[in-house]
Amino acid sequence: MAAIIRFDAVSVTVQDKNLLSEVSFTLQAGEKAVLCGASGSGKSTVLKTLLGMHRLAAGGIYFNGRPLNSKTVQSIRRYAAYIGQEPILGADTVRNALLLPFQFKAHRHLRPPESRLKDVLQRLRLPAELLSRDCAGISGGEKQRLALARGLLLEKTVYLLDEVTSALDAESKQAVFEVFADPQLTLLAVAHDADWLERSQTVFEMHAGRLTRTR
Ligand SMILES: Nc1ncnc2c1ncn2[C@@H]1O[C@H](COP(=O)(O)OP(=O)(O)OP(=O)(O)O)[C@@H](O)[C@H]1O
Repeated sequence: MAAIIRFDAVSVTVQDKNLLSEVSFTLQAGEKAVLCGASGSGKSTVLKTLLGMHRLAAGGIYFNGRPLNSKTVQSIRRYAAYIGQEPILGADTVRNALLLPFQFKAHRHLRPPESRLKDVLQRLRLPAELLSRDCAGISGGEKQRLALARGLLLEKTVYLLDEVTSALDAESKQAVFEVFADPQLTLLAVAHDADWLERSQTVFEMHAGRLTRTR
């Protein structure tokens, strides 16, 4: 099977500091991987580099076999959803936040009907009444699940999660795990807790900008 994501000896240097040193790994389509390691070891940098947010000092990143560069980075952004600890919803109400990307030509054909919005919320154990709520009053854990809902509505297939379930209660976390049971979805999740480690086929560990595969 061809790798969907491949890092080949990737190094990233910012202001003379090595953030990543010769990081190599592959992810197959549908693979679920956890990225763990101490604070400051470079986990978020791996995700950001994959999204083209850091210039490579050495090495290469390949998405579906194509090298990522300033011309091709849109291809991974088209398929990948990055969800951080405090996602920005970017609209007044939750409904408008979920529908925001569908205003743009690239996604207009995917614009979901109200019933689909409700279905996705239900999958993530979020109440339908949330749709008319003001984003300003939404909790951190709800925002993370709404960002995930938006990824699902956009039919994204690669999910880069940065400590997304750390703020969630057991039931909400279970809902997230159920979403990622889908064999079509590829996952790279920065996480530390035992639940994630138990559920993941692949575990990478970062130490001072270096990555090793421990499972
Ligand atoms: N743009 C930048 N400029 C300079 N240093 C940076 C930059 N981005 C990250 N760093 C540094 O690189 C190191 C790795 O950061 P990163 O955010 O990837 O760590 P992390 O493993 O995700 O940490 P945490 O678990 O605390 O979120 C840290 O020392 C951080 O301060």
